[in-house]
Amino acid sequence: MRIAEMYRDGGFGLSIEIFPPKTEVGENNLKRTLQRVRHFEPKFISCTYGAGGTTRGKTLEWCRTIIEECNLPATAHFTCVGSTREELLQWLEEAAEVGVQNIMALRGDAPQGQDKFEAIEGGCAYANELVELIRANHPEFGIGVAGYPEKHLEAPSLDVDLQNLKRKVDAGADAIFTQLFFVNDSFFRFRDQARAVGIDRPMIAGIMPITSFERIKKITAMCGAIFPVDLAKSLESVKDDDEAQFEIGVDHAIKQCRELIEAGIPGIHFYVLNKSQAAERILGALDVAPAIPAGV
Ligand SMILES: NC(=O)C1=CN([C@@H]2O[C@H](COP(=O)(O)OP(=O)(O)OC[C@H]3O[C@@H](n4cnc5c(N)ncnc54)[C@H](O)[C@@H]3O)[C@@H](O)[C@H]2O)C=CC1
Ligand SMILES: Nc1nc(=O)c2c([nH]1)NC[C@@H]1CN(c3ccc(C(=O)N[C@@H](CCC(=O)O)C(=O)O)cc3)CN21
Repeated sequence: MRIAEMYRDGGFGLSIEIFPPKTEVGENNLKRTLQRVRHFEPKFISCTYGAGGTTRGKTLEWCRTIIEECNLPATAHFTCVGSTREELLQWLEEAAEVGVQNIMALRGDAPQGQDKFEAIEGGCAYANELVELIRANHPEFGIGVAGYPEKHLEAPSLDVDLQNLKRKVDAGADAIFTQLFFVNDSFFRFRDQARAVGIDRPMIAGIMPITSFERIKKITAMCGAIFPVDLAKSLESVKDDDEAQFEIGVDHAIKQCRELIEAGIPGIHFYVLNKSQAAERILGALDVAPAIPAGV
């Protein structure tokens, strides 16, 4: 199923994001995680491509696993980093052969060790160009793009960033998946501002459960997400207790998701980052996905 159809019925769509692990232990963990989360019957599972500026991983191989072993639609993340248009087109051919139906079209982070993203000669400089390239050559793909409720780190203002989001929508994006955020008001405000400038695609909330304070500090620094002071304080107060941090994170995510669902948003995209425990607890409290059968 393509992204455009997934959110058409006005219901609620759950989706899940993983990244390609770098070690065999990581791969085995991810396989186990996939065998669990597939029971949540998400609309799709997506796999990142060079997330956080790392070299690109085995995105399409994991998409194949999602399709064949989970029986679910796969969405491949795809960035402009380091590829010419010709190479991008070749990769899209491969994605189609694997059976990928949807692409998350991103510019990508600057490679590690480089502080700024730079387009290569013959490549794409911004995600809107990548969306155009996909639309012109592969009209059959569904396309998701990123939105930034708290502004993209490099954008001079939220207004400018919104205009750039509009370019991606005008180029043919089907839905917007937001950067992770911890403050729902950021999402609601952004959604309203987007609508006011004519952005009419479904806006899916990107949620990352906090499982450890140290890790989330690193990730929020990379994403620029606002961290509520109260939440930081309560995590800080249990900084030597991993279990307590996990509980606080799960609790916050449940409250956040409940409010979003009650507001009638079209979907939640979970950055589960290859672990299922937090997502299981959160979804178990929300009544938007089937439970994982005993014995899995
Ligand atoms: N799940 C994932 O893999 C996610 C990755 N990201 C990362 O976030 C970063 C940004 O990616 P995208 O949002 O796809 O990039 P983008 O190209 O939409 O935006 C990147 C920056 O350039 C500006 N910009 C965009 N189009 C422009 C244009 N035509 N002219 C001038 N300025 C323009 C934007 O305001 C923004 O500051 C990447 O680092 C991406 O990998 C973000 C969210 C999720
Ligand atoms: N700017 C940006 N880039 C992204 O890639 C990205 C976002 N934002 N926002 C949402 C998600 C979060 N993503 C993430 C976040 C962390 C890891 C991660 O921790 N990965 C590995 C390797 C990290 C490394 O090599 O340093 C890990 O084992 O921890 C992966 C994807 C991908 N997405």
